[in-house]
Amino acid sequence: MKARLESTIAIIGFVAGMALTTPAARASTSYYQQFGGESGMHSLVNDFVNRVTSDPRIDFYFAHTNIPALKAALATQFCMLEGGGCKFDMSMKSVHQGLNITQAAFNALANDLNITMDEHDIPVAAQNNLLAKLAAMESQVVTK
Ligand code: HEM
Repeated sequence: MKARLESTIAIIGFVAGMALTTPAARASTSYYQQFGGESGMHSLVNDFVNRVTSDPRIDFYFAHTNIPALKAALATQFCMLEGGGCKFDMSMKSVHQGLNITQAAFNALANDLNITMDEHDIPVAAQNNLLAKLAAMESQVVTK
């Protein structure tokens, strides 16, 4: 009887362990952790915005932008999108209205993000998750 109880406990322990270590379980914990949490995300956004603002394909869009404020807003938005628990509800349509953003400019910015995420060794699933969420906002940002 004792042996049977012990083996039942061992099986439950094994199954629980499996559940916690499957890729799906780890992903659902939080993509934010895969971005390195708060410090990792700030570092990523810092390098991403630096890349964007020195990219001749799109740098002119940011000529009159308050860069530290943009970095702070993006870090909060990406934290919210990746399950880090931040609150962000700014309308992307109103923020980008009148900026005449083209499809090519949108693609260039996504490309800059891709390169920066690779440089930061962000796991591919987490990268794809963020890119998919940005792609879903395309129609609110691209107006030209
Ligand atoms: C899905 C893609 C994008 C997201 C999620 C996004 C997000 C943001 C955020 C959060 C802000 C800061 C708003 C604020 O604090 O006032 C911002 C501002 C800005 N974005 Fe984007 N953006 C995207 C695409 C683009 C693209 C493709 C361009 C141009 C190439 C662009 C150009 C700008 C500019 C110039 C500002 C500053 C506007 C100002 O100073 O009033 N954005 N964006």
